[in-house]
Amino acid sequence: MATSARIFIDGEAGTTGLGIRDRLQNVAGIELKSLTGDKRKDPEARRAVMGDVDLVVLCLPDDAARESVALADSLGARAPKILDASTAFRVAPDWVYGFPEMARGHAERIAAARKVSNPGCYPTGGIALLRPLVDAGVMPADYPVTINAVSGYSGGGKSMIEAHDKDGGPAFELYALGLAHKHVPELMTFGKLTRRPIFVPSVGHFRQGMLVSVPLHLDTLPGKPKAADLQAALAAHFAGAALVSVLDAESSGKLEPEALNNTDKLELRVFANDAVGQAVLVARLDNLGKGASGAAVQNIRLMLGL
Ligand SMILES: NC(=O)C1=CN([C@@H]2O[C@H](COP(=O)(O)OP(=O)(O)OC[C@H]3O[C@@H](n4cnc5c(N)ncnc54)[C@H](OP(=O)(O)O)[C@@H]3O)[C@@H](O)[C@H]2O)C=CC1
Ligand SMILES: CC(=O)N[C@@H](CCC(=O)OP(=O)(O)O)C(=O)O
Repeated sequence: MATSARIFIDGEAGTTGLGIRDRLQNVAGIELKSLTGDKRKDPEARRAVMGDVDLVVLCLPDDAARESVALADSLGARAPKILDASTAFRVAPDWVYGFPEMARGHAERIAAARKVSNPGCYPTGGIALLRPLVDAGVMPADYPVTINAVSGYSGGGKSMIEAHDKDGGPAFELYALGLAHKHVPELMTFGKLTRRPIFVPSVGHFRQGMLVSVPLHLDTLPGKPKAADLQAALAAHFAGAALVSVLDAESSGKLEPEALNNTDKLELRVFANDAVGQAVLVARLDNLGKGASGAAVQNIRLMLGL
């Protein structure tokens, strides 16, 4: 590898691409290659840049990401490493998926991979809440999980941002009520769930920030755990993680989605009423931070040994 690691962000002008570019300005040892104007979407120009970099980051719609991967693969021995922010390869068998704190040893798996799929924003919260409980045996893999979530409108990329900035957009809206959101496969695969969860996302008229929540009837879990048991399993899983915190639930019983905006942090809490045997697990993150560009930069650093 050259003195500076060379990176090309395909889709640099989009929401996630810009966020990655901004963050990489502060990382030493990187040289960014760019395409401008008409060349930005020209396959031959993109292939030529890919042949000249160590890593390509894809911040594109799924079809364009598939096209880019084919372009990179066609370079054979000169093919760069790839980090894909799209949904196209989230559960593909020859890709490593995820965020470094997802499982023990996962940072090393990301560092060693040629092709890494960055997680979706909602799955980052959902997997962080569920996988530690399944791994610890607190929640059976076939537990009937429901995941509710609300995102800021930047989660929908440039078109949704434009719609909200221009027309106001709906104040709040449930969506994916056909129960086939594109994030369900990765939530199942990497949340270690064998039963398909019910996933109910929503979007509010605020730019960025996200809450992902999972309601639980504690008496239906093996051994009827208390809230403290769930919190202990989460805390053990994320012990020592700089960007993931397991925190006590606010005594107000309230949580708003924007508090981590412009950070790459993820916060996890267990709200509960042990007297009635009920709990709600909640993840808070910036959909553009730990949910997208921040997670991508963590993975880029690992993949390039920076
Ligand atoms: N926004 C978010 O919170 C998250 C997004 N993601 C994923 O990241 C990816 C990018 O999303 P996001 O940044 O929000 O999307 P945007 O719509 O904001 O940006 C997409 C960019 O891709 C460019 N583009 C589209 N087609 C091509 C092509 N054929 N060749 C080159 N460039 C192309 C667009 O160009 P133009 O500027 O001309 O439109 C645009 O700049 C998506 O797959 C999304 O699902 C993942 C996690 C969170
Ligand atoms: C509010 C909104 O529309 N959010 C997007 C998810 C954003 C995200 O996580 O990106 P990926 O598509 O790359 O997974 C959605 O639900 O499709």
